[in-house]
Amino acid sequence: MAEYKFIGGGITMADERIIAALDLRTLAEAEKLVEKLGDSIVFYKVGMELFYAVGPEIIKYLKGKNKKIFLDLKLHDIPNTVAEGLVSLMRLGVDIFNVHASGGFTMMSRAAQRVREEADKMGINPPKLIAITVLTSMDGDDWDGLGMHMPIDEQAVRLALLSKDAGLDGVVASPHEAARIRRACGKNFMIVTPGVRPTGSTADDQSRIATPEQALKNGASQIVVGRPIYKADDPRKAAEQILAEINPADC
Ligand SMILES: O=C(O)c1cc(=O)[nH]c(=O)n1[C@@H]1O[C@H](COP(=O)(O)O)[C@@H](O)[C@H]1O
Repeated sequence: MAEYKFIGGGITMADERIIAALDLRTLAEAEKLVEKLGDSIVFYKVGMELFYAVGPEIIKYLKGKNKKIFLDLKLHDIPNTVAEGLVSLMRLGVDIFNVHASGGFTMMSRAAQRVREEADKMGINPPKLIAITVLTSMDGDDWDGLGMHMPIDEQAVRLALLSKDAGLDGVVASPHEAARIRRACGKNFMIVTPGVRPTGSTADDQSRIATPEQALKNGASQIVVGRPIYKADDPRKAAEQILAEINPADC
């Protein structure tokens, strides 16, 4: 999946395994960051903060720049509402979108079926539909507060298997659970892991974290990185350090 471009004697790498989160509030800030990151980042995640403020304009902008897009709105509602909501989002032309696995099997299978039907009608490949397992910010205390009896890692695997059975393409999970999910769900299942922190970065509000290299070794197909890139003094340098970390032989 890694793609390499040689520019002016130096090496710039674009690697679809890194998804940079655009957790910003305005189009201008997002554009500035995307410009700064240039061709070091090809995949962006647009979440609630930016999409609720800016709407489809951000998707149009990223598509115009030939970037890939993970639209992270984490739908969680009754089956019909989620399925039809996803159909509306498909019209934007995103590459990945998501629902909460805790919405249940019926919701997820209806959503997956509806997305495939609509993609057929539109004559496109369906966007990848993935499900949140257990949020990476949750620690043991948060978990106990929900009254859940299964350990977090077992619950994450259970939700991943449920998502797979419902016909989804993959899950969002913590790097801590990626290895078990990979073993349970097989090599073609997408495992997107946020909660990724390069060595030396602060955890912020994340709990179940790992370095980019460790997350990929654990079986993640893609990693999501937000603050360690967009809050860095030099975001491009931060992105390139992560690229170097995950492509050691090439640097
Ligand atoms: O769905 C997500 O992307 C997501 C799921 C999850 O369990 N944990 C999680 O952090 N995320 C998102 O991943 C990004 C992580 O951002 P940073 O903690 O700044 O790297 C944020 O945009 C979160 O909304």
